Amino acid sequence: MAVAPLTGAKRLRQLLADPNKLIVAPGVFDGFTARLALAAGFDALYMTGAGTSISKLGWADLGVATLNDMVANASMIASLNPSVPVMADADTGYGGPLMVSRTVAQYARAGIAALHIEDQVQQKRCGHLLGKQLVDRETYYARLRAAVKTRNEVGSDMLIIARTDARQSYGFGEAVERLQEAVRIGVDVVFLEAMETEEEAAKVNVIFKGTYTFLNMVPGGTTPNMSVEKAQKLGFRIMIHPVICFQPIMDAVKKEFETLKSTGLCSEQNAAAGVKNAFNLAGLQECIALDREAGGKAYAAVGD
Ligand SMILES: C[C@](O)(C(=O)O)[C@H](CC(=O)O)C(=O)O
Repeated sequence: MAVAPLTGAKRLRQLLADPNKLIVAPGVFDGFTARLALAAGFDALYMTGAGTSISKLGWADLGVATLNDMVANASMIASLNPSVPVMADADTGYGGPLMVSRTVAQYARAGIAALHIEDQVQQKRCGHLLGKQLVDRETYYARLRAAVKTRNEVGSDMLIIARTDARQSYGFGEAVERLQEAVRIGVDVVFLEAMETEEEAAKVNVIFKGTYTFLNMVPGGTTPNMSVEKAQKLGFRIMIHPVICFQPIMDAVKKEFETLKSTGLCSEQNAAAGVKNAFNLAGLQECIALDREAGGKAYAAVGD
């Protein structure tokens, strides 16, 4: 509920202006994970499409999520602390140039700092799964042209990130050429999805010197696991860890459910925590203070 001195997009541009800075953004997909990432003090957040698909729809990252699903989630996450930039997945842009234009306008209005548009077909999948199909170059470029034009026309500072998934089916050369044209079209950041070696990651930074480069770190995915230090050394400017919450949540919640099923009680640690930790994480005290300062009495007795 704080009043933000800068928009997320302006803040992201300010962070990128420091050539030595690598922006590390954990993947978040709901209010809970976003609050945890904000509390941990990250410079920026990344709204993952995969996580949005699983957490909001209960389905795997296969292009099931629509523009409405994505923009509603992104908008909620960006509203929690508008001065912390939220970069968001915009998949294929959800159709042709017209639909991409609508997507970009809606993300900009939602206060998103950056979005990425890719060149997979509508029946897309996580970039680290096999069998990806791509649209041809012209179809991809039309998506990007629509994105850049709309961003400029709505007067937003939001960064447009061009993502290509061409590495898997057409090779590194095709992926590079697609991104080179993307830069000519006017995108701000290049994202070569699913690079296969550290050498490729190094080359991307040489080839695209002068353009912000983006690294997607998916453990167990196609790209070798790299530390923040390594990514910085290679020259990347933005690094996302989109699925960082998945396994920890699954492990912890599964264990707790098993405890309840087998013993009839939740764990002692859970019982001792109560609900206040989670509510405080999600702004309980700020909400009480706001109400009190405005002269309200509704939450005076809630306690801390
Ligand atoms: C970055 C990504 O688009 C996402 O939705 O977070 C995914 C992550 C994943 O599913 O592993 C992607 O890389 O396609």
